[in-house]
Amino acid sequence: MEDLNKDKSAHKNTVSKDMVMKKYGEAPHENREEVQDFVNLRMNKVSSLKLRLRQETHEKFLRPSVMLTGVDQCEHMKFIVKLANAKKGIELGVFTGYSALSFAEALPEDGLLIAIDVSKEWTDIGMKYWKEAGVDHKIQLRLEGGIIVLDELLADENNKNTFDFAFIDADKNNYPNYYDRIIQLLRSGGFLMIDNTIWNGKIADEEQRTNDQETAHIWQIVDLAMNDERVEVHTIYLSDGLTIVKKK
Ligand SMILES: C[S@@+](CC[C@H](N)C(=O)[O-])C[C@H]1O[C@@H](n2cnc3c(N)ncnc32)[C@H](O)[C@@H]1O
Repeated sequence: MEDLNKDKSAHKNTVSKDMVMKKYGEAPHENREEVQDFVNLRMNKVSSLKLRLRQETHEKFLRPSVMLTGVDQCEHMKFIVKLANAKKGIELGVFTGYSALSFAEALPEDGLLIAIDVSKEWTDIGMKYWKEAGVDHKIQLRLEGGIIVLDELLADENNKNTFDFAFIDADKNNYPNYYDRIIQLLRSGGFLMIDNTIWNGKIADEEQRTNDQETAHIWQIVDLAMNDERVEVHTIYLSDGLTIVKKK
């Protein structure tokens, strides 16, 4: 592991990392997959319809799809959206609609999720399940690039400072371009969830942050948030990493 104090590009702490980072007495976790299944299915309430959506997605891609957001992560985000009594959100990156369905479950009957993706083929799968779950009226699907839709929303002053939450899980190279646009759309107290901020561990590798484009762009959005006085930031090592940014 690299020296964390060497990196000048983002917020950092100068105390000894050995003292603060180690978690003592942790048991080895050889049966991690089994435990993950137990947590997902016995310690979260996930409908069989949502599991069918995952199953169909896995079958279509002929293997467990890495694009699908994790079961426990979606339940976590859904829980936060509920805790916040959120009514209006934006999702960038819908794929086959699993996370959008989770958000829609958390929204009230008159809630709205603007769900943005470029693939009709993939979102058609999601649409089928949104309808079956009876939440399709809460989801407005926009089949366009993320920047186009965000700029369109921003062009109407009435949209600024009004959204309760947003979730970014689309093209990684555009992550930094999405950041300020979303912050402008969020209300004070609203929050942005950024997916994949651990990026399979590459985020902690200086060489990857420098030379791998997607890692560099993911790091850039985290860095933007870490140095932004308008927000508070928190990252959790859940699934592939989730950074949550709350607008003050
Ligand atoms: C990781 S998947 C999203 C997974 C989804 N959140 C879920 O829970 O299953 C990323 C999605 O981003 C979409 N995407 C890629 N480039 C995009 C862009 N420029 N604008 C909007 N969506 C884009 C892809 O079509 C893909 O469906």
